Amino acid sequence: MTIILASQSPRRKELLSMVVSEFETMPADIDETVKEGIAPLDYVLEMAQEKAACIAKNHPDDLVIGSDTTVVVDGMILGKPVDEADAKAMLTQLSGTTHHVHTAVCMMKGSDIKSEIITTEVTFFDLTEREIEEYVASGDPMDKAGAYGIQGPGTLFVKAIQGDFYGVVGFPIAYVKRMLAEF
Ligand SMILES: Cc1cn([C@H]2C[C@H](O)[C@@H](COP(=O)(O)OP(=O)(O)OP(=O)(O)O)O2)c(=O)[nH]c1=O
Repeated sequence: MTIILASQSPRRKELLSMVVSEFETMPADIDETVKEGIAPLDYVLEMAQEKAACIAKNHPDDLVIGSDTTVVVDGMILGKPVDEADAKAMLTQLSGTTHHVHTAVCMMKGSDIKSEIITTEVTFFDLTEREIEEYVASGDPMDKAGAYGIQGPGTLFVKAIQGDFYGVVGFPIAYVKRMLAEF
């Protein structure tokens, strides 16, 4: 049996290598469009399951791991920004708020499926327009849900965090290790 990480994210790959010495990575190309009216937890779980299922269908004897990270503020789902204006709008919306970062992890081996959602609460300082503009100009927000990365300069926006740091980064590795042990 091979462990396959259904992801193109270098961060998820690096984090998984903390607990698994040998695994393969395969990008899962799925449609991440947010369906009208879908609840954030249903959305993040569905995305993680679809990523795992997309690879698992051709690898029924392997253990496939899919995951998805979504930022939720005032009930609104923030995915990855589509452009700089979108990134600015997201950071303006997150400024001075407490929001939630949900990361769903789905493990699939044949018909065996195990999923978990890890939620972390993050509070931002009030951000100035200049701070937002400089950060967006750095390019760091573009491949990240909610337009920030807590593991990089985006950490300077964070006043408080309650929950799992790596859940915010996109792969809650301590939980993943325990899920793997159960499989
Ligand atoms: C909030 C936050 C998100 N992120 C990242 C984690 C995820 O990679 C990304 C959200 O997009 P995802 O769709 O969860 O993942 P992805 O497209 O990067 O990778 P995959 O191939 O596995 O689908 O945002 C951070 O790196 N730091 C943060 O602080």
